Amino acid sequence: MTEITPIALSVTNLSKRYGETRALNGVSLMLEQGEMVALIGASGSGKSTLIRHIAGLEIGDGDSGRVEILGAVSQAGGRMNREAARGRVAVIFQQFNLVGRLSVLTNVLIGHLGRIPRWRGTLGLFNRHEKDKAQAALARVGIPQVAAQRASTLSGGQQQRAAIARTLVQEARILIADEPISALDPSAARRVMDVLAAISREDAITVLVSLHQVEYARRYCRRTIAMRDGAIVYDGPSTALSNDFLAELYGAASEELVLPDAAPSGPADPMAPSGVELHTRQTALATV
Ligand SMILES: Nc1ncnc2c1ncn2[C@@H]1O[C@H](COP(=O)(O)OP(=O)(O)OP(=O)(O)O)[C@@H](O)[C@H]1O
Repeated sequence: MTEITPIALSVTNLSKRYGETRALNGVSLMLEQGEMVALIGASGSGKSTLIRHIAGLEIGDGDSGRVEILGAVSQAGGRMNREAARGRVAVIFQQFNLVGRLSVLTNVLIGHLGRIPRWRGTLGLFNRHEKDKAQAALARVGIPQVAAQRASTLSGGQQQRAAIARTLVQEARILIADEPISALDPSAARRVMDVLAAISREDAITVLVSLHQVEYARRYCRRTIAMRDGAIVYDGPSTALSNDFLAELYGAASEELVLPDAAPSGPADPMAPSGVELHTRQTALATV
């Protein structure tokens, strides 16, 4: 008997225009619970726009377009239902995920907001259980030792991991990471991707991660969705993403993608901690 995996996210025929720009053009996709999927595409292809729509931050055009989060309609026909995404979808951006002047632990505790009475959150009154949970989440992402530090003192990779810890506390079921490793050096990038892969695998959290570095997509995600000019032009196994294939798919725009040095010799192993050195578009940024 075939096992049916529940659908975490469903996007149907979503379109968005900004003036003359078609940022999204009839986008449809489905993600299963616990899947980790890469979203690739040249600059301006629509990745961030799609992510903002899934997160319930923007609404699609006109009477077409539908987004469902764990079976609840988040938007349809140009109307938004913010409750569908609230608490269930978390987004991690490339930067600015944390409040720099607050401790790392407090930043992670913020994940409880929405679950506890507003007055308690406003006053920063978290109980022992909530603090233990936040500390455990920091341990889970490999940085328990930084709990008391100001968030502004963390390295870029530690900041990303703290942001992931906050989504664990939030108990989000869908985690969308918008270029979480673009600004990181290869070893920090691998650690962030390892953490994303672990929570996807162990907690059945659905992870959609936008990347420019195709090698990471192949390494960590069985499935890749590729966008071009606001449309999905490929949705399938990451192992098929050879340089030739991508060059054909993107034409001149393939220069925007950071292609691997060579085609893979075998199937990507999403569980493997990557040993390959990669070309990141931006090399290590100074830590904050
Ligand atoms: N708020 C906005 N107003 C006007 N145009 C926008 C807006 N947001 C996005 N666009 C345009 O929509 C297109 C898609 O942009 P988007 O940021 O989604 O691309 P992207 O694939 O995330 O690019 P990058 O990899 O550079 O982040 C681009 O042409 C962009 O200029």
